[in-house]
Amino acid sequence: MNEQGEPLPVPRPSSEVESAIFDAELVDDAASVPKLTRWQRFMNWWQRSPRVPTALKSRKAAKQALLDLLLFVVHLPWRFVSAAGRGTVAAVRAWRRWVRVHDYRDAAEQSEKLVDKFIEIRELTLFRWKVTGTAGLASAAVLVVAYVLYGAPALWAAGGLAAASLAIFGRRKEGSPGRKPVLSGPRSLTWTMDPQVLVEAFRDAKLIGKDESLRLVERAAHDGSGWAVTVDLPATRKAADVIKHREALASALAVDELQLIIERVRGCGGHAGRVFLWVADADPYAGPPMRFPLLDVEQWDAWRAIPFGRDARNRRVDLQLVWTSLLIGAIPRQGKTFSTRLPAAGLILDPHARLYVFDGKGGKDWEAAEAVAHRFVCGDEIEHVEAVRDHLVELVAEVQSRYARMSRLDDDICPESKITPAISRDTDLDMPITAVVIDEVQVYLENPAREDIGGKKSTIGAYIADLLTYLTRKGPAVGIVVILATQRPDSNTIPSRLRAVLGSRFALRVMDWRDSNIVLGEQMNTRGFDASTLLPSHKGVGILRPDSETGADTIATLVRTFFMPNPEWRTICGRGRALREAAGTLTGHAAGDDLQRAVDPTAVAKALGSSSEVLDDRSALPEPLSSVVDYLGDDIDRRDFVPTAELIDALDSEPTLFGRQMGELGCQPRRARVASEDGTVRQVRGYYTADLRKAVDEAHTAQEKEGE
Ligand SMILES: Nc1ncnc2c1ncn2[C@@H]1O[C@H](COP(=O)(O)OP(=O)(O)OP(=O)(O)O)[C@@H](O)[C@H]1O
Repeated sequence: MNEQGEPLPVPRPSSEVESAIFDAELVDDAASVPKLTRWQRFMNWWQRSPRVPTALKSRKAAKQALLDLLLFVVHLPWRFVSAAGRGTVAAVRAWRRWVRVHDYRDAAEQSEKLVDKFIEIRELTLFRWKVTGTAGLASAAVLVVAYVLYGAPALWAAGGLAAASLAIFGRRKEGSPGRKPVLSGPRSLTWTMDPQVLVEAFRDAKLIGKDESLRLVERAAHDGSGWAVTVDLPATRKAADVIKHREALASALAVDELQLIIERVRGCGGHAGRVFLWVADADPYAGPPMRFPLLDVEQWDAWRAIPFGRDARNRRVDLQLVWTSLLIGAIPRQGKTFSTRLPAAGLILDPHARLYVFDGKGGKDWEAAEAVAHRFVCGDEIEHVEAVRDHLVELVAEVQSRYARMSRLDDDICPESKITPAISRDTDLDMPITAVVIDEVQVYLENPAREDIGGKKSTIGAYIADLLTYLTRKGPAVGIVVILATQRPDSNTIPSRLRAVLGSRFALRVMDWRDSNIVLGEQMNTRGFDASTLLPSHKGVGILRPDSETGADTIATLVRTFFMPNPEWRTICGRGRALREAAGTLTGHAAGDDLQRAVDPTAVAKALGSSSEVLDDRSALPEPLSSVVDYLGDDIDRRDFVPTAELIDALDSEPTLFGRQMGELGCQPRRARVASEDGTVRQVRGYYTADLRKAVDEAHTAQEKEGE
């Protein structure tokens, strides 16, 4: 209800999370595509047809052609003389080979029959000399007769004819030594008219072999603000490899790689070798910033995917937050704070959502959120870091309490010991969707102040990392959403145990591919997603890797985020406060109540995993052991054996590298018999947990020795 007591307008349903299924994409609100007039269609054809000479396509090209012609005419005498010279040399060489019966002589030499054939060769040589002499005499006679009949012009004409013939003989040929380097001319977009050009581009990019070809599923057609085509690769070639080598294909097609979108066509209309290509007419990420759609709605539902941006094809990309968590990484001034505020805005517009907002930067960017946040900290002083720690401790206790309370709920209300929309909105149950939004999280994670946690020495930063890891791992099932933004996405700042559990990732421009992989996940650069290749001018453009748990079936998408400057952000926060006041859900800091709930610190320390000795001080463990230990949690004591495939999958690691690094830490994979789900027993490679525990002990002993 709004202030006038009228019901609030129900927001329009957003598009479903968009999939990469070309045939099944659902775009409900993409900007309408203008219909092309007959003239525009003709001009499109004219511009792209390989049959229309380039010089007739634009004034600039015509001018260039005229200039080229002028240069050609100026250079012609010299080119003619040098070509005739080359022709003379080539003609003399050819005549010499012929008169000496070179090929016959070589063949006889190779078959070691030169002596037998000597007489034959000699006779042939003599004959050819005679032919040469006769031809020479005949030519001289013809010249004399022509001179007698027509005078000097006849000699000039004969000389000219001979020179022209020699020049043609001596002209440079494609592929011959001394081939002239020429610009290849405009390749871009001619493939829309001539599919052979597309095939050649695939060959040039080494995506198909020399003798292979493509099968056009659909002819190139103008789609939105670009050209689209769907092709089938030759058998055994994979669409995933084309995505991986997007840059090479973009180069072969002479377009910027940001303009080339490649997707696998999946589902029933697709297969592993079917590729959808879309080439934007112009830079798809240029143009004026895009308005955030939630500015036009009064209220939002935190359970629904939140509008985040648009992809190159102008399709809206939404972000599902419940059940997942989000890591945003970028170098400064690329739009990190702006993009973090977008999911936060969706949650602010849900009066039932609770927000913990911590800003390590301490500027004005998050100030407005103070009006709605249940807990709010802004700054990087030690008291701010301690406040963040205390609020996170409170939230860890809250997660434990939610699990306990949920286990006591009826099956009708809570069928799966997981939060449901109804539970999250029931004020009596007090389990709202709760988001922890931390901007510049590295400020808190890197704080070196020493701290005694459950009898163990650690730093406050490492403790915050543990708290966040717990919240990210255990929180989603009870409605906790963690959103972290950092300008230092290196492995020292965001410990891998925390990164491993952050489901969704968004990387704006970063310094190099390593940082990109740290945000997006290992090996993502080799799969064609590298945020260091983004342009500095493309503010707010990044690679979104959605959580596979939320049903997204793309690996990653290049997204241009919506733009929400400070005044509009303030409007959203003001609207969120009004909604909470109306619903009676304004709590904590926003309601003037900063009183911390009493929390049992030992219960929290226990929750963080101190019950398992091996988990103590795991931040000090080297990688990938630290991530393995973190992934296994208490299972390291409960299980005997963990298959390598399971670890590789869970930690998103590269198998060879993982095996080598584990080997260096003293953990060699061994074979064991494991029962699979269907009851069959298989022999698989993996690690005995006893070996893992031993490696942990050894790592700790080594560190203690180093400390001494
Ligand atoms: N989606 C967008 N579209 C257009 N411009 C944007 C977008 N997002 C951000 N910008 C521009 O980029 C600038 C930097 O954004 P922002 O403050 O979010 O960067 P940041 O990465 O948080 O920087 P810092 O690390 O210094 O805090 C903003 O001032 C804004 O003008």
